[in-house]
Amino acid sequence: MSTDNLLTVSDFSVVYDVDPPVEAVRDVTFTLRRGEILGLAGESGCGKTTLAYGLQRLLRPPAVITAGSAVFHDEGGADIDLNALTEREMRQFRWDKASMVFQGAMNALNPVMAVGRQIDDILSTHRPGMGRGERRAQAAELLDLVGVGRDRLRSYPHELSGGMRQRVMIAMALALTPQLMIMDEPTTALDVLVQREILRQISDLREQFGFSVIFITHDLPLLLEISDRIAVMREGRIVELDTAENIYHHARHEYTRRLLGSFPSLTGERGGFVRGAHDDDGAVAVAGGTI
Ligand SMILES: Nc1ncnc2c1ncn2[C@@H]1O[C@H](COP(=O)(O)OP(=O)(O)OP(=O)(O)O)[C@@H](O)[C@H]1O
Repeated sequence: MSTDNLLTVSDFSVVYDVDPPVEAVRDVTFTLRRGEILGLAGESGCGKTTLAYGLQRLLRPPAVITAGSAVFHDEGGADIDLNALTEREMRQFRWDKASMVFQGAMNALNPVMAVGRQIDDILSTHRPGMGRGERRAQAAELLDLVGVGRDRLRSYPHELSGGMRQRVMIAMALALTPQLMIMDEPTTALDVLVQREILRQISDLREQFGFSVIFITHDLPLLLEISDRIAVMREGRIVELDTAENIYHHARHEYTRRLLGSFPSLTGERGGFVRGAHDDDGAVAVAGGTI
């Protein structure tokens, strides 16, 4: 076991068993490091969501995992083969070790239950030894952490904005201090300012707790900004995986260059990809400003 790696994915393949079959994820191999933010980029339909759901074993028929493995290197030292877990073990694994925040997550909150209760539910289910007072304190702490504030413990989802609701989902995903958070377009439905604030928060929380993130979005400029490394997917395969800096400055794959070129904020007036310089704090300087 390597202490530096959190997840090893090998030759992972998923097929939608329809007619004709769709090979949505093909022979995907990568390692996720402990504490890193790995961006998963690629056009709509390239298989990002299928891969994320496949790793969490959340796929339903007609999706079939046809090959490959995903091994989670637990901080306790054990290697957990995700394909070998029973449904029950997998359910426990999901909140406890690896949680997920997806695009519509904020709409998955129970409309008739105060948000504090919803956090409490996760804690009472997964941490049966925790007393009521301790759970309440923890829920308050979590709402503070994600910038919603403990005074919202008794609020119902409809009393909160979309951004606030999505932060509540992030608080829930954090509740059991997982080692991995998989985020699938977690801020796409939100306006740009709220999106930025939440991303900064995720980044801060990552610093604080040291969890790894697989961050999925088709928004490559955003990934360049927040990711340590970026995997570029195309037609079910990872065609390039490198540091955000190398993806931006020295993309090797023609498809990555084309993808970079398709974002106006990353291109010059003639539409070609303009290579920027890195400034001191590691932000990528591009034509038209720093992103
Ligand atoms: N239930 C399904 N049945 C058949 N094919 C499916 C099903 N769900 C997804 N697919 C196909 O699998 C491929 C991968 O889809 P997936 O949603 O994983 O891509 P994505 O990169 O996450 O796209 P997006 O960014 O639009 O969510 C696509 O070709 C899609 O049409």
